[in-house]
Amino acid sequence: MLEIQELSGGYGDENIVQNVSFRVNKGQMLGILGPNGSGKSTLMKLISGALPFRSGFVKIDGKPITEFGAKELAKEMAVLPQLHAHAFSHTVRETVALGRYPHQSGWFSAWSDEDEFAVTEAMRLMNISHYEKTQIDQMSGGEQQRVFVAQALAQDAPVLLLDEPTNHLDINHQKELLDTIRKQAIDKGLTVISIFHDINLASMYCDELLLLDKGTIVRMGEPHEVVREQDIEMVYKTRISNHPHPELPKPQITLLPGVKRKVPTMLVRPQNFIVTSEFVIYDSPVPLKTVSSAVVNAGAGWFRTFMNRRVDSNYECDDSIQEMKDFIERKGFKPTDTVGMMTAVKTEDVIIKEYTGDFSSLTVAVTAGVGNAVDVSKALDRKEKVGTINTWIMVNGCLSDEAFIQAMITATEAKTKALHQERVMDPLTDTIATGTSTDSCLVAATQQGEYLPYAGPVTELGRLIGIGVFECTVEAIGNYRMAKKA
Ligand SMILES: Nc1ncnc2c1ncn2[C@@H]1O[C@H](COP(=O)(O)OP(=O)(O)OP(=O)(O)O)[C@@H](O)[C@H]1O
Repeated sequence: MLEIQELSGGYGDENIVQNVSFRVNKGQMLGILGPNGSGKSTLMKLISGALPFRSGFVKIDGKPITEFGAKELAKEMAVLPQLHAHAFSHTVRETVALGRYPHQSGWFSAWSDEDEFAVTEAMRLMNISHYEKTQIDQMSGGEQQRVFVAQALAQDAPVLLLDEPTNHLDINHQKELLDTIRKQAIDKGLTVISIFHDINLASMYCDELLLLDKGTIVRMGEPHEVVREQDIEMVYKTRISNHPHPELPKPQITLLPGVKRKVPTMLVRPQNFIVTSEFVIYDSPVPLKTVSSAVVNAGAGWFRTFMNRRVDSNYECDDSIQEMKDFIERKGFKPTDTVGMMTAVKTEDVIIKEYTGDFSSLTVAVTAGVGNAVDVSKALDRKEKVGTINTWIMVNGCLSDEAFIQAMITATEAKTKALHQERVMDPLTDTIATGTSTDSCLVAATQQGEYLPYAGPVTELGRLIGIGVFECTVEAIGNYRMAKKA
């Protein structure tokens, strides 16, 4: 275990690092974050003993580092510095072998099997074995970086201090290196402290993070406690947005540019929708922020083209997503920029209406096939049948994430009310249906104009979504029933 208590120190008379205290247990990885010049490297130098500290202490397993001899300390602590001085050109193997010096009594005189194994293993872990005879000054920056990490690993010390280990590395090598270090920390019980410039990588790989500013700790804790918009924005003096990692409970950040791209001011209007016997299309001049349960590009994203395509009621396809993407492409649109839905009802029966409020307006578009109506409160086994209500709500405004979710809820409630009024029955249960088994909903917003934080019925936006989806669904059901009769 590494324990740092009230550590202060710097260069000359100036204290760069002030009163820093923390501890890192075996098998744990601590990431140090902070802007340029915040004292990260200085803190590392104080911990490693490269720079004498003015006050406080650093202890490894309870023993102050000042009580270790230089070689003894190197057996306990391996350091990857930020800049690597290599006055003489060595081969990769020779460079990695330098990491073994604390374990030897005389230079290369007592080269043991253990030394040989450590060097070979470190080269294997860093995937540089095939370069072993290459001169280090003939390698790229990223390849050299892996050699120096291998040198630190070959040292076989229980404490590993890394100053920007992913410097110069491409994304795959960043991942490989940090996977390896993390695995080493767990398997060998290493204590790892690493400086990061990439907040997202630090959040992904570290158990705890320490945010440094002007030589003092601003915040320390698990990634969710440190990667917070307010603290990061204050310390780094830049706008960011915080969002969840898609697979891990580790917060990630996105930089928000200072210079906004010029986008033409635009409004979604019903007259810009194109309705043919094949599809309903809205092709926007600018990407709209979208949340949907579509067939193609479901989920959240920014998209320009919105397609509700008519398919035959016997439509069956093993890979309907790919088939739909091919269709979108055949029609001259980009599958990467299109949200695509399917319906078996006549697309000409779509109801598209505009609803205007003080904030601006929204457009609702609904196709409603209710041959497959379902009362969702009765959990019965069902065969999948064609019949779908596709609901689009396109808002001229700037929606919060919360508003997107509330818009979906409001729209669903309004759709269910429409089915209730129209007495659409679930044929299996003979009760009033709440929807169909394959309904899709889409909420898209221009993200221009008024900021609309909420979209529940207590807001004007929510009320317009409610009335709009209700009216359009009622009319779309009417159209569907007329078409069935005809
Ligand atoms: N050898 C030195 N002599 C005098 N001052 C130094 C020395 N090294 C660093 N400093 C100063 O100490 C402060 C902290 O530097 P340090 O290198 O610790 O920051 P850092 O957080 O690691 O920055 P970066 O992200 O740019 O690597 C800076 O103001 C720097 O100018």
